[in-house]
Amino acid sequence: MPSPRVTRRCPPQDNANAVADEAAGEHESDTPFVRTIFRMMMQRAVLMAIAVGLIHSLVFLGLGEPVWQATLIFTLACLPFHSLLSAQRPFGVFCASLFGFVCIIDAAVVYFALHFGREAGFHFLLISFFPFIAISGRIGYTMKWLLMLLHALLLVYLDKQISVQGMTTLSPYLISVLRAINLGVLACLLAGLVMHYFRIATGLQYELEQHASTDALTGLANRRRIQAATLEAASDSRRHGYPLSLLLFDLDHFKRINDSYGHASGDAVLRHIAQILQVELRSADRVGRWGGEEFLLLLPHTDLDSARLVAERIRQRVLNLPPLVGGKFLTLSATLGVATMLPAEPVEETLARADFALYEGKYAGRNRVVAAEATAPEQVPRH
Ligand SMILES: Nc1nc2c(ncn2[C@@H]2O[C@H](COP(=O)(O)OP(=O)(O)OP(=O)(O)O)[C@@H](O)[C@H]2O)c(=O)[nH]1
Repeated sequence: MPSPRVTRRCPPQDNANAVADEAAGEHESDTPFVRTIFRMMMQRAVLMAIAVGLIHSLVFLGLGEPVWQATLIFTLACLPFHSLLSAQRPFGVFCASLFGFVCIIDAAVVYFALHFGREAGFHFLLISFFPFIAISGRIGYTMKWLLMLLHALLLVYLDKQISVQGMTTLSPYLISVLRAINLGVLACLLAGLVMHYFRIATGLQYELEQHASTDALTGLANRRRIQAATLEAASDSRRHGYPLSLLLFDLDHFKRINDSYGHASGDAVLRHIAQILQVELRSADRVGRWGGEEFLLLLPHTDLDSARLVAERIRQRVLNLPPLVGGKFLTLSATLGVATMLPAEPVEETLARADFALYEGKYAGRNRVVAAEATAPEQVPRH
């Protein structure tokens, strides 16, 4: 039986602290979040390498350059890495594949740079490695700088040491066309990588936020989210001048269900209740798990009389829709406290009044709806 919880509401700062704690870990460069992004980016890099390989192969074919076959071989060699660099692969497989992929790309760049000469600008494609090295989570800063230095040295070496014309018979004009293509490809690669990075990062952030604000058992909003929704609904109600009612729902004698049928059956009962609550509410209403066997419902545009009717309908549904537990139908009942926000009343006080009404319902024998008085309840000591 719930005690009158006017005195035991969680202060809103609790949530702020929890968010701050979660965020603290994200300053590290090696988090599961960073690793997932890196793996997804590597898969995109493989697709980009294949696309660039195909473009070059077609260009070489068009120019009558026999290296189009070698280009196609490099491109085909990249294909297996799309699967090998997936997020599901073990770390060892991922690292070995990453090494193999980088070697193939480096070898391809060096081969084409030597073949077509410095003016064709193939060595500039090495620049696309730098963002990947920078966003990798697993390798430390020293290793990152080392890898970037190695690629920078390779880039400078190719730019300074290889012959201007290379071994190709293409005219200087066609070589300048190749250079323009390579610079264009490099610009598109870098822009594509940045866009993809932000798309992945925002998608993952959204998933994390959803995860952090959903009750894992029932799939409803968790206490944190319904608390935030309550504040939002209260401010909307005040701004637009419509009534807002709060319903606190508490299953009766839930402990007995756990004790008699086990915790798993108790969980099934809670999921059953969550379904009933979702079905009973309109699309503008919100429901969340307030804790244990207690749920908070927000009813905008609903005055006290209408809210009482909704609560009564829910109470009867719970009574008339017994869940099947352990091979038999289990009759449940619930007590609901209802309160409508008063003009200029902080919503926390409305909640406290609904809580007190719920307490009165429990005290009066359960399985009933109690509408709150329009005055703040006295602070009643906990039992
Ligand atoms: N199965 C299950 N049980 C839970 C969960 N959360 C809380 N409980 C249990 O819910 C029970 C709540 O017990 P009480 O607060 O005494 O409430 P009650 O038995 O419903 O009694 P009244 O509310 O007074 O009718 C406790 O036994 C908790 O362990 C959960 O997620 N799953």
